[in-house]
Amino acid sequence: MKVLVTGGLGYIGSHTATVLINQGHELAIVDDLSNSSEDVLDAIGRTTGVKPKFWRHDILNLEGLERVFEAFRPDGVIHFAAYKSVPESIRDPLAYWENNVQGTLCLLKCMDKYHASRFVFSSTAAVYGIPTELPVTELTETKPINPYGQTKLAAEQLIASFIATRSNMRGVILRYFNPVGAHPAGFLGEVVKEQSHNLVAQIVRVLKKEQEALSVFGKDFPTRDGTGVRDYIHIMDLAEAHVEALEASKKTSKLLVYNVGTGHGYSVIDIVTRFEAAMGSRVPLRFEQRRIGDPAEVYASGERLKADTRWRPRRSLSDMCLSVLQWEDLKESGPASDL
Ligand SMILES: NC(=O)c1ccc[n+]([C@@H]2O[C@H](COP(=O)([O-])OP(=O)(O)OC[C@H]3O[C@@H](n4cnc5c(N)ncnc54)[C@H](O)[C@@H]3O)[C@@H](O)[C@H]2O)c1
Ligand SMILES: O=c1ccn([C@@H]2O[C@H](COP(=O)(O)OP(=O)(O)O[C@H]3O[C@H](CO)[C@H](O)[C@H](O)[C@H]3O)[C@@H](O)[C@H]2O)c(=O)[nH]1
Repeated sequence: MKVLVTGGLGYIGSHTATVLINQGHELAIVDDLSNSSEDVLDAIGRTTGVKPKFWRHDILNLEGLERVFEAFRPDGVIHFAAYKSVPESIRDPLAYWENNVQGTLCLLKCMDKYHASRFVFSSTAAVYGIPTELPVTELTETKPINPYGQTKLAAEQLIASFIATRSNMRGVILRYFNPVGAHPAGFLGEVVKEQSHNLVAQIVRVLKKEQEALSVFGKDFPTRDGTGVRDYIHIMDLAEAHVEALEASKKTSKLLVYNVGTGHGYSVIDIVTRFEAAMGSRVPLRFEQRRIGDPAEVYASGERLKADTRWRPRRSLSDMCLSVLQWEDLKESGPASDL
């Protein structure tokens, strides 16, 4: 398939690009480099032996995007390009509505005009807000509690409303839980920016001695050890889910929605312990107040995706931690496993 990947130089897009290339798809990437760099294109090339076509381009610029469609004529689109920070979305909601919803609108217009018929969309567990049930299924009520989650849900609704009116279109919405890890070849991983506040980014900072201790937000949640529980999924498992989703879209109904998680919940302490074991050193902790809006526990039911496709999460939490340490040069890489 000819696949256009928006945001393909970002964290999840770049890993997915390697899987698509390895499975024989022809790829083109559109990315405005607002949260990535062209080095990632070289890294994809080094990892796969194929450097995909690339347009540096803002998807909000409809005319420019049309030129990309005109030149590449994709059969399918995987849409990663978006802003993804919850705190930033609270500070600047309009930027999030514009990029995440208007960006999706521009893309759908181009798909319509150029007859691209398969669509995979990056959504998020944030659409569930504080989940009303566990595990979270695709039928769990969607009630986002911040602008980031709201824009992602609105984009889902936009896609659903468009696809319902186009007989040839098939779409898949993937709601990711917490992606972690890096590509085993060693050239790709998450670039931890100053503004990255997620758990693994903070643990990395402590291990690099850029920060003295890890702030643990909350120790009195109603969970096994009192700390927040999440469903962490290896980035390569997540990347593979996209390729399976593209396949699934060929044979089934118009719009599919899948959670992508492992179905297991791990607490902050579980994650810290796993990093300590992999690294052989301690992560000092500082317990603090809960973050506003942080749910106690979120983990997915991934049963729907497993039932409809051959996809299975294959990597363990230890694989996730080791691959992060190798990517961050905190640990020597071993022989590339089947990751
Ligand atoms: N990382 C997570 O924890 C997570 C969890 C759930 C869902 N998601 C979703 O997955 C997708 C990818 O996330 P990621 O972690 O790879 O983020 P990322 O920031 O690493 O990648 C996004 C890429 O899109 C590009 N981009 C942003 N706006 C653009 C625009 N207007 N035009 C062209 N390019 C643009 C950025 O430069 C970046 O390379 C996002 O849609 C995000 O909402 C991420
Ligand atoms: O320094 C930190 C950072 C996080 N945590 C805790 O670690 C867990 C995971 O927090 P993250 O910030 O890594 O991830 P979230 O689950 O809060 O959010 C992630 O998943 C959401 C969907 O559920 C959205 O997609 C969001 O963009 C993405 O960052 C939470 O219990 C949080 O309280 C800490 O204790 N200390």
